[in-house]
Amino acid sequence: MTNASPESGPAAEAQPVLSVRGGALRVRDRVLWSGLDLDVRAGEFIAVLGGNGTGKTSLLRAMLGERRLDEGTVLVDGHAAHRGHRRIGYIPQQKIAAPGTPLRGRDLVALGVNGTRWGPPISTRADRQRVDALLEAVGAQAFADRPLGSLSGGEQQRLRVAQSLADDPTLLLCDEPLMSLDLNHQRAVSELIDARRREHGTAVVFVTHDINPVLGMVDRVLYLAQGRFTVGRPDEVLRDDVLSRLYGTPVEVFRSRGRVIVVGVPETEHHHEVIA
Ligand SMILES: Nc1ncnc2c1ncn2[C@@H]1O[C@H](COP(=O)(O)OP(=O)(O)OP(=O)(O)O)[C@@H](O)[C@H]1O
Repeated sequence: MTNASPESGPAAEAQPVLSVRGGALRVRDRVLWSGLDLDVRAGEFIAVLGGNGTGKTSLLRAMLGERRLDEGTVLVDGHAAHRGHRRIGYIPQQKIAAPGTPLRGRDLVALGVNGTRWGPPISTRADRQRVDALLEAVGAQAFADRPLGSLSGGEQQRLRVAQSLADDPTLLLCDEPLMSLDLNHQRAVSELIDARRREHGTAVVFVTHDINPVLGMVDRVLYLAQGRFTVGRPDEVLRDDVLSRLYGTPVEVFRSRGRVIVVGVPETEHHHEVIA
């Protein structure tokens, strides 16, 4: 484990929005990661990278208070992570609504806006305007009044992004939010998330298999592999020597036309960001 980026400077003085100390998670007898220290400050954009099963979603679930760490603590806004935190926006890993789901896209976003996630929403004119603004931001007006179950995976994903931003989150947890999106919408959604953190200081933790669509936005990378991790700026982490040490085998990192390509990741890691 390494921490390539020492936390210093003025931003380091403010209380982090999210703080993990000594975090460890095990599944059966396998250590997903241990000794994890991570502070995420207002407006920071952290990408979480790693192969299938390295514990990325489990880490988000710990931040949501849905899963207990085996060791260590997770604080959100200075308090122990707990379920139902109003100021956490969450984009879950792709979940396609069942074909018969009658809820409309607009209703899904409205649930985020008026905060009544349970029970019938009472919508005001301001709420409706906010829903319209969010639908416009993700380019979803054209299908907002259709039942969710009739929408494509990418259309549903854009609505989930809109919903996650609705409640003015201080922390946005994104689990592969670009999955199923074509390139135009990958760009639109990642720019929307980036704008959110720049304009409102929302801290972003963004799980992804492919760093490239967000490479220019990311402040730091948390890279999970082989029960270990490394944290640092993309140029500090996405390097031959750092990733070879992390994987315990020679790994090469190439840069081509602004994209990063990682080659040599062990088969067992099932990586997708590798374009070889
Ligand atoms: N509730 C659970 N019970 C048992 N095993 C679990 C549970 N949740 C997760 N796991 C296991 O923990 C490991 C980490 O899962 P997790 O979903 O966090 O990985 P991930 O890095 O998000 O993977 P992917 O990239 O495939 O989404 C996996 O091997 C998974 O099967």
